Amino acid sequence: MPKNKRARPGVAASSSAAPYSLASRNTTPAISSASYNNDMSSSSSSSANLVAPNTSLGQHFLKNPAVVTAIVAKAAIRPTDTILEIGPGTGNMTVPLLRQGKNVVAIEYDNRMIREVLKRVEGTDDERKLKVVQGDAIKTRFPFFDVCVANVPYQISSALVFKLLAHRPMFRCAVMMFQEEFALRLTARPGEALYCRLSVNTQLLAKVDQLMKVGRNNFRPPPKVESRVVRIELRNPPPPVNFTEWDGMVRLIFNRKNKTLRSVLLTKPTIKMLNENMRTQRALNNNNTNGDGGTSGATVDDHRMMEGDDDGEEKMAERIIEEVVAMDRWKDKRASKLDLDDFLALLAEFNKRGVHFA
Ligand SMILES: C[S@@+](CC[C@H](N)C(=O)[O-])C[C@H]1O[C@@H](n2cnc3c(N)ncnc32)[C@H](O)[C@@H]1O
Repeated sequence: MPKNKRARPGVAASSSAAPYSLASRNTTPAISSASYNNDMSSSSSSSANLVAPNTSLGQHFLKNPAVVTAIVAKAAIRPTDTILEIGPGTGNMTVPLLRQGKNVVAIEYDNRMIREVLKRVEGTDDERKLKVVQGDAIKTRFPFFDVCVANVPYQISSALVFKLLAHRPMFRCAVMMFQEEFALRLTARPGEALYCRLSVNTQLLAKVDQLMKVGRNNFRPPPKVESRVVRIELRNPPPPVNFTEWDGMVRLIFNRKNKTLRSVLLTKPTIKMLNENMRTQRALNNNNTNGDGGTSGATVDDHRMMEGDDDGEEKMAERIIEEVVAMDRWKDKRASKLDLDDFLALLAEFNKRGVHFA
């Protein structure tokens, strides 16, 4: 954990301290694992890469200039762009980014890295174009940016993707390096082994393209796993769905993605929870009638009639859930095989009957 938060020219301190969570990790051009024995510092003029890497902070520096050039090219940066870089490290990617865009705001956790990246631009035309923010990228408020480019510490991949998906105003794209398995989860399709909650949530809110594979030996020190670079573009306009509720449903269903919807949703605790949500929604709707529209089966109105009778309410909630999961479209279906349209239709069907997941 960096302790030194003294302000320095070009450095803004932000909230820091970050125990990280989650580390998970097709036809894509590959940058091979050809062995590069020299760091970029030997071909550029910096001694930056000689700083001892702290692998607990995911410090695996890109040492192959061809990979850096390819990533920067894929970002298609315009001279007017403000670029957000997460984890600039010693600046191997920062320097080419500065040459392409109007300016770079870099968020870096480790003060040693901040010193190195600033040293690298000191006295050059790039110096005034670079602003470094010291802090944890997950806890730091992002500035306005057009394009995000990052070779991120893999421990924060998931949190970072969710943060970018929620970021407003919308940015043009994010070009990001991830652990291979994590990158593949982002684009996994129904029926594939890696298809998961992350796939569904990301694909709901963004278009993701696999750009290239990057072998372990392009880094110093080499990580244990292969990597991939992806491009993320937010869907604009965003889908008309309450994301909190969507994620509530998807999280529940993907908890046991190979079980049928019926067996996942008709457990006692789930019925209890959905029944509570129905009550809350009713209170919020100030007892307006007919939920979100009439249906022929059991409805929120029937549920309301059971008010005060806990067992009766739960039985009615169970009946409503039962009716939905017995419909042809979802009968015997499992999360692992459903696509975005199925999930959207499922949520709409529940909402229509007054069932909410948040
Ligand atoms: C994989 S290295 C990439 C360094 C450089 N971009 C490169 O490609 O050579 C990840 C960088 O992110 C920094 N880092 C780690 N956790 C961070 C966090 N939570 N917020 C911001 N930076 C972080 C590390 O100190 C390290 O410099």
